Amino acid sequence: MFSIDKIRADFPILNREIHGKKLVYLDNGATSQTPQVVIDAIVDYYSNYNANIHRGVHTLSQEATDKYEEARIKIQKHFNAKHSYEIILTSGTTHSINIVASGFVSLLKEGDEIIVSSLEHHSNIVPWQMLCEKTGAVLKVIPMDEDGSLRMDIYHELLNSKTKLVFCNHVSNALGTINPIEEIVHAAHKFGAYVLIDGAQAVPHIKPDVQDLDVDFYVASAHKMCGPTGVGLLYGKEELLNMLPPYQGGGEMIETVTFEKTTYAGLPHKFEAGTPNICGGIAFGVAVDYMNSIGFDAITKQENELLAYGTQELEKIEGLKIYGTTNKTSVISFNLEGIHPYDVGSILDKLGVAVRTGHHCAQPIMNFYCIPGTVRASFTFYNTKEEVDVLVNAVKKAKMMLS
Ligand SMILES: Cc1ncc(COP(=O)(O)O)c(CN[C@@H]2CONC2=O)c1O
Repeated sequence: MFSIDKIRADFPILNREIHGKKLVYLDNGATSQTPQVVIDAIVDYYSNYNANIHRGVHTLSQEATDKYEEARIKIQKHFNAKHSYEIILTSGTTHSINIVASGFVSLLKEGDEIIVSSLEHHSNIVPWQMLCEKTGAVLKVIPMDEDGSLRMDIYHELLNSKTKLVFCNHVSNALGTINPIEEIVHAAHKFGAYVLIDGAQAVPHIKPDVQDLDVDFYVASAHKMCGPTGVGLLYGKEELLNMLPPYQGGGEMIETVTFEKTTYAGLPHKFEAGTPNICGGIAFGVAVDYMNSIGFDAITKQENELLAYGTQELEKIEGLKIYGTTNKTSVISFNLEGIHPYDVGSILDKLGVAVRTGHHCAQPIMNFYCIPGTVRASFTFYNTKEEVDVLVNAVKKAKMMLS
């Protein structure tokens, strides 16, 4: 049974006051808050079994290794990967994307084509531009529409025999747009292209099934789904991860090292050089358990109610424009006519309301709308309608003060 009061009690930070006002945290798109059970897991690790993992001869190391690998299996099952070794634990989405991008440097040639969507976060644009610079591959872009959806008709036109890679986010961080991943993957596979999906903004809201999506790579960060910062995942189909060269050299990722030749470890360790974020990985597994204990159906219901109510109430404010009105998650990106988003965000902060303003590392979207940025309110399952009311009243106050 979904009890908002019980859920909010799980998050100590929600009791914070900001400038003497009760915190209304609506920047969940940037990072979600951390439930007590995840905080406790972090304290438990450093209090009771902190040790370096793999190959340890002593009990603490074995305990830490067991917990870390248990977390990997939890994450595997959550994303329905076929094998646990298809889950590479990284420092987050950006790191995961760069592992794949660097891996393709030796696999692409002059004239190959890469398709990227215009809704991407910079972390799913820049690594591919760097890849094109190194290989002579050509970047093609799927344009967007006024409602924040992708021009899928043009996507299908862009695909051809030279297309090798397609990159798209599952959900846009700036607008909340939910992209048609099945269609994107199916069409790309017809031309033999591999698809990487950036799930950073999807994982707080849905439970992606990587086998059902038939996606080749799927990346996300733990801090988007009630986990700690500094840890995330790269899912890859076994045969593709085996095809890619290691990303970093060092300990853990080797079988044998001689000055004549070094052989590399198999999956997942080939891509996990050095001491990983052991505690972060374990806490990521606890966050996965927590999100599943709430249940994604209940999460979706709560968030859709907040989205509908917030949209309804904000649209009543004259001069307020909402960007991205297509099928989306609980994100409302908006501006007040004639007022810079940064100024609105600053006033909201003074009133205890935490939102994000600016280009959201999605400058191509802002360029499409010819705006410097937006005010982004991103809701999640622990937010309430009362908090939406506080947001709306704060926006009205900001408009009055700044007009
Ligand atoms: C769609 C998307 N991809 C990649 C990233 C990068 O994730 P890491 O920083 O964990 O590597 C983000 C971060 N989201 C930004 C961060 O702040 N606000 C946002 O919308 C994102 O939203």
